[in-house]
Amino acid sequence: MTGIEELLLSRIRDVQDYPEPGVTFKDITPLLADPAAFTVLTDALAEISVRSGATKIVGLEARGFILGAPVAVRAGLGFIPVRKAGKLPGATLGQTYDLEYGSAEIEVHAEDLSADDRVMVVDDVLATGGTAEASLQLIRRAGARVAGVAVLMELGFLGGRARLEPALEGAPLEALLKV
Ligand SMILES: O=P(O)(O)OC[C@H]1O[C@H](OP(=O)(O)OP(=O)(O)O)[C@H](O)[C@@H]1O
Ligand SMILES: Nc1ncnc2[nH]cnc12
Repeated sequence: MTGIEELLLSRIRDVQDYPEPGVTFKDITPLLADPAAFTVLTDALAEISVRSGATKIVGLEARGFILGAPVAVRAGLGFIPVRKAGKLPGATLGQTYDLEYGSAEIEVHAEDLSADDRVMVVDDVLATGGTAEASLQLIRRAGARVAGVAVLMELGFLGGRARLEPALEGAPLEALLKV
């Protein structure tokens, strides 16, 4: 394990049986509270985004906003919020999906994406892959291309990578940590 991986992993707190029995919740708030670790994380995700040739960063509500916004600024790219249904004021495209716990719908302002855009999706956790898969569907329906998906951590035992694979259509899924 690299020093960066060790630092990031050491700042993630496991919370047992949250939000429901049997789930181990990966809490990133200790990492956000540590400026050195947060900077390392932001720089790593920004480097992945720049290397991919992305023109925009999509962040997935809510933790994907916390990571995606500084990544966009660091990479010199625009930031597009993908929000839970009913939160965006303009004309939206929506997509429903299943979660590790429950189901949900996300939306985007399609007018903020164009055919010239290559979009990097940034989030904290890839679990079942449902949220990321839905975001890729939204990006393509909005007429843009997918540069990839970049997450802090992948929960390997939930099989999100395999679920996401077809929707990636060859674009990379980059996880800084695999747990
Ligand atoms: O791979 P999946 O099974 O789809 O799960 C991963 C998603 O779940 C969490 O978000 P959540 O919907 O809990 O929202 P939050 O960020 O507002 O807590 C996490 O931040 C990812 O977006
Ligand atoms: N186990 C988990 N920990 C943190 N975020 C999640 N999102 C989906 N599953 C999660």
